[in-house]
Amino acid sequence: MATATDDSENGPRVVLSARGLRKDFAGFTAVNNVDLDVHHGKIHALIGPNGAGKTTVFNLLTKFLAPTGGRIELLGRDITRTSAARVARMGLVRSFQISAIFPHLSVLDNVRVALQRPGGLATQFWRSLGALDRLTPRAMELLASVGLDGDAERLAGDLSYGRKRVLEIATTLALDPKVLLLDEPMAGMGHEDVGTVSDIIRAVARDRAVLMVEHNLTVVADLCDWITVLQHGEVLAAGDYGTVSRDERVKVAYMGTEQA
Ligand SMILES: Nc1ncnc2c1ncn2[C@@H]1O[C@H](COP(=O)(O)OP(=O)(O)OP(=O)(O)O)[C@@H](O)[C@H]1O
Repeated sequence: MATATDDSENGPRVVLSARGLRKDFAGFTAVNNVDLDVHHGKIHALIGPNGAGKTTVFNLLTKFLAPTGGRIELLGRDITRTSAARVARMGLVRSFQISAIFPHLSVLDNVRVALQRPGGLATQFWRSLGALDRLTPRAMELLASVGLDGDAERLAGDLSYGRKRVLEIATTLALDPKVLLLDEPMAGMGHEDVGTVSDIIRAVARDRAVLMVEHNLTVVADLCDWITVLQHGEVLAAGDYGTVSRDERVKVAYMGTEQA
């Protein structure tokens, strides 16, 4: 397999890779022989019809599920049997790990709490909000980077749905992930918020890798450098949007149904 430490002369570095990934649930094979390379500085989409195996692949990569077979490497290290908490500390962060924002805390305090939890899976809560004061400058920097600095003092629960999702991304970025996994980041958003979140994801991907499950093909076409199409748990096609959208098998299996 392409090792994650290689700095290929032909392209950006692979930071997360899977080879022959497989997951059986009580005799049913949900994911079969999946190969995937996620590159630094790139946005990679995982698409496919309902039940294709996207969530299961996410759960395997983040170690929420143990693979039945195959191998996963993060930053050149075999993480096939590594715990979820450890891979999070190594820099593989999934948005929902800390995406449950605290609605009764301010926007600023949500980010300060996240900054206090390296790895995102720490079990301890904060000691006192006062002790978080030293984290304010970094928290404000993060909020500014996603355009939420003007909302810093508002209660998180009072934000619009789209802005709550943006806050979730900011709390995820507080962990300084090397690889960011986003599960349908645009789900339920209006057109205006989709544009904002797309800009944020693009900015975020400049110095890290992003892997996202996304049903909105307009977003995928606009945002993603590489697309892996899953069907029945297997990779049906992979390539840039132009390549996969011209693939007849993809049209039939995915786009034909989704865009009908
Ligand atoms: N814990 C489980 N036990 C048994 N079967 C499961 C389990 N989790 C997922 N599956 C099955 O594995 C297949 C893939 O499911 P998965 O949720 O990964 O698909 P998906 O592509 O994320 O679908 P969706 O777009 O609907 O979220 C489905 O047939 C599903 O029913």
